[in-house]
Amino acid sequence: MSLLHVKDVVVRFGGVTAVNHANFEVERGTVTGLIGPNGAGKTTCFNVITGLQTPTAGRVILDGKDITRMPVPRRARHGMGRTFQRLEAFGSLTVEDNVRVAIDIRDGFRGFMRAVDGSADAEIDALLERVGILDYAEERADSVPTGTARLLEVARALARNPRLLLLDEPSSGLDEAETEAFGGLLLDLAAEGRTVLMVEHDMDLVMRVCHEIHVLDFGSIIAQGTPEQIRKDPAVQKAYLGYSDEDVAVTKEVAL
Ligand SMILES: Nc1ncnc2c1ncn2[C@@H]1O[C@H](COP(=O)(O)OP(=O)(O)OP(=O)(O)O)[C@@H](O)[C@H]1O
Repeated sequence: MSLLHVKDVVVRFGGVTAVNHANFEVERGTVTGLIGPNGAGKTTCFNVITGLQTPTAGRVILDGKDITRMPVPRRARHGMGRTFQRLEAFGSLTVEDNVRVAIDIRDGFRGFMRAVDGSADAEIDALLERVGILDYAEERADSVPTGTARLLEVARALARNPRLLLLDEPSSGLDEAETEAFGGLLLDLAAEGRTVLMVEHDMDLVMRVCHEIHVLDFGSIIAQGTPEQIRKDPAVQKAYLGYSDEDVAVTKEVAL
């Protein structure tokens, strides 16, 4: 059984259908991509999965349980973590204190005591090291580069020890070397049994790390499969490029 099942979800905003009977599953221990052109409905799908948006129709199933109406905090307690396209870190806190807050929230009163006696420090350092931003630990979050702030969001999400991690455009702002390292981190997370669902525009990263990809266009899933299958899919090529390899072949034939 898959960890997450988005079942026939529809989201309408007045006359706009942002998600149109979307159906897809996310397998455990994988990195799964949710891609599509701008305005395809990716973030709206994330909002439905995490509970920020109530669907007009359809259901969300997590680990066999219908969570469609479950409030956001309960979803987090059920192991769902998320980062946002727009940066959400507390700008006036240091990078390490941002992670400390996430740990405090996770641990409740015990977390408060750990903050007081300093015993959370090793965990904070380990999380920052894991995402590659330990050097920025003492900087204010609003003074670090965008890519670093994005990695900070990943560290905060990981602090809650999620089994399903939803990442909305996590690589934007990262340079080539950082993106490479980030891809390695995603694969490590999957190898340790976590499940990652990622909205991402960097197709090189998506093709390199995703085990499976779902493609949205105008709110509908138009293709699903491995990176190789998606790369060759005529519907995907048309959605992104306006034409497919098949069209090019036909055009060449006509020209000949
Ligand atoms: N709160 C809202 N009210 C009205 N329309 C909305 C709302 N949120 C999203 N939309 C519309 O729904 C459609 C899907 O938007 P969404 O942000 O989910 O797409 P996306 O695939 O995440 O786009 P992008 O890649 O540009 O972030 C768009 O036409 C958008 O304008």
